[in-house]
Amino acid sequence: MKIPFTKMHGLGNSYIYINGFETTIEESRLSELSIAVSNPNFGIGSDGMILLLPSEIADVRMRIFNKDGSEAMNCGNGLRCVAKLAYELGYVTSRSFTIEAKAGVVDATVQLDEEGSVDQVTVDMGEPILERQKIPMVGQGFPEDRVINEVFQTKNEALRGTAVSMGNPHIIFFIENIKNAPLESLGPEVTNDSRFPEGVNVEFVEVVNSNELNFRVWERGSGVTQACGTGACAAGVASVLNDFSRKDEEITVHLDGGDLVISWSENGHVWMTGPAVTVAKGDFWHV
Ligand SMILES: N[C@@H](CCC[C@H](N)C(=O)O)C(=O)O
Repeated sequence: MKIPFTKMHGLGNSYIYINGFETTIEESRLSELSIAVSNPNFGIGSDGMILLLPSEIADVRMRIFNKDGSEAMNCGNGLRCVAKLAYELGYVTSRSFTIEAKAGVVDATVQLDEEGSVDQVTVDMGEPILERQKIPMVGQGFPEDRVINEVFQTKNEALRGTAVSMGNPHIIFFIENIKNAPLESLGPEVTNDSRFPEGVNVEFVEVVNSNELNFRVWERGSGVTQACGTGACAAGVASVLNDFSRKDEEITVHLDGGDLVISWSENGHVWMTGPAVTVAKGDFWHV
């Protein structure tokens, strides 16, 4: 089967985008297709696969599959790239429009460069979910409690974590120096920890000052990636919850692949602004 694709990235977090307005793939084959396209040796190479689809409740719809074939509820870098793709392919004509993800409907606004291509996208990511049971995370205390700077015992050390869901779960550990982020050792351990019944995206964050954070991530289902949009939003929220940053102020999050600007407004919504880039277009042959 020949599948037309576009490879795109948001700060190096790359996905293979399939235009579901024109190409239909059987539901039962989506997971294996994500594993196949993501493989850098036998496939194209990416952190997963994203579908751009028609929606009944928004202007367009996004579905995101991780590298291991698992489907996720949300993807910040994916939302910006889907916005670029939908606008440039003409499925939306206004510069502001809505995108449905499994986590809900968000508003996206594209900014154009001199040639009329989308280069930056701002997304109103909605309100973060902070109640322990909705992260979901198992632990002491009441299910509706927030998990802020809570002791998190790993095999070898006691960390302190803050849990935030942006439609998908994140645990943020603030550390002194981002260069020492124990991604390879603790990423797999924490993402598979039984306290997270649905797994978790694991983030290490160094506070540079109240408006700047250094950030590294181990993504559930994909491992170390260059950037995670929902993770950067969760880090901004966690920084406010821990009194390192303030609401309504812009926080620049420095990720391995570049910068995202995040702010958590007084009205509860989290805003994310950053780039969306097209890398290549082609056909993937899948048996
Ligand atoms: N890279 C993404 C998040 C992708 C999904 C995540 N790995 C999960 O399983 O929740 C982003 O930019 O937000």
